[in-house]
Amino acid sequence: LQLFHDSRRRLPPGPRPLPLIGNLHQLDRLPHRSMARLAARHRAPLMSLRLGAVLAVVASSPSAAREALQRRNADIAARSIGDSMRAGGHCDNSVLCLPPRRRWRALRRLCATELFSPQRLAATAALRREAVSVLLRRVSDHAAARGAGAAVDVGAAAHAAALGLLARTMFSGDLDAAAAREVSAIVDEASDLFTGGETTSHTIECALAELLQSPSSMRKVQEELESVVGTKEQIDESDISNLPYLQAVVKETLRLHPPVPLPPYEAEATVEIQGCTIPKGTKVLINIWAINRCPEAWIEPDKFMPERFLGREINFMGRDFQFIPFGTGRRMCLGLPLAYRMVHLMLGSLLHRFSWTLPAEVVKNGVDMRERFGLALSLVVPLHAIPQEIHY
Ligand code: HEM
Repeated sequence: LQLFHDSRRRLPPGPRPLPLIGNLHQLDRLPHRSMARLAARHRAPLMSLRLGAVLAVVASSPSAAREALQRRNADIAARSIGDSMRAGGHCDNSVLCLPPRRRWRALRRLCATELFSPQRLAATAALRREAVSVLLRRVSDHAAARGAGAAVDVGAAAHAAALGLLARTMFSGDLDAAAAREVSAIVDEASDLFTGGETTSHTIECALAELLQSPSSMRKVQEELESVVGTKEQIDESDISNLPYLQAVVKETLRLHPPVPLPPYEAEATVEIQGCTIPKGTKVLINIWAINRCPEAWIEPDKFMPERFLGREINFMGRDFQFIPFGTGRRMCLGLPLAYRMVHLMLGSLLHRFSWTLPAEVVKNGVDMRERFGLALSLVVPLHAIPQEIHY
């Protein structure tokens, strides 16, 4: 009955759904990639899908995202949250889950002024510096203890450091072991604010993996670091603005591997987008992964080329709809000012202090650059790379 009802509405085009399961059989465990494939096959930048009984609409082009997130943002700014996430009871206090009303606005304002304002971030810069030096020491100890040629699990090392950076920024200090365990348990249950740690470590892992397969980019970024940072062991937040190539590497990594590839929204009213009807209650997915690789917007969209960002005014603020790794509109990433600092600090310092190589067996097969999402963000095959300390 539902499918019959759908056929009488002007829903966006899409693959034909089966009774009961809808289009679920056409999605694999990397749904952003399978949805991009389906959208291309059906020439549907705005595409309807049935996820079982749930109607979803996926926006996969810059223009569809612009219309949804700019023109219709007020009507689709609610989050589509699964029952599994609600079960923990954290949603009533989560900026990520709350509908766009008073409580959500109050919490966003509180975070923006008390945690992520330029003044607050400047006040906690020294604490983040300490957390980065802990990361560098750990990698250095690993290399010394295991001998030349011992590979580090880059994502795991970066994740531990990112949690340290977040804890220091938010609680002005490190977490003791018991508190860290408690926070981890809450994260697993609630996927709250601290997924900020995973998004950051995923970005570091993907950046290093891309650079290890692009020797000329690796050389350029390390030469830039040497000339700007010199003999200092790690980079400071004040160095970031003088490192345009490092910034381009981070942008290109986030273009190709956005850690939040499919932010879920829900239509709170029936709206028209690109001449199609999006009924109230529809799950609206913005396929950031597909948008950032749009062939009309980017030359050789699947290729890692940091140079494409040099001398261009494209930033993370979500004004250019072909590049929205932090989303855009009223639900845009709240942690952007902190994430920006964390990613550049950690990646820049790891590249400045160590030269990196891939283990022989990985060189032979190449790095699998597919991204896994879900409880743990990382590459499907986690990146292991061999660090060697650089002595200036
Ligand atoms: C590289 C790092 C990060 C990336 C690429 C990223 C990206 C995103 C994206 C795409 C969204 C959804 C935006 C939308 O729906 O339009 C989001 C939401 C959010 N992010 Fe981030 N994020 C990162 C790091 C962080 C960090 C470090 C924090 C906090 C410590 C954070 C806190 C949040 C919150 C609270 C939301 C929900 C906002 C809302 O629904 O109102 N993020 N992020």
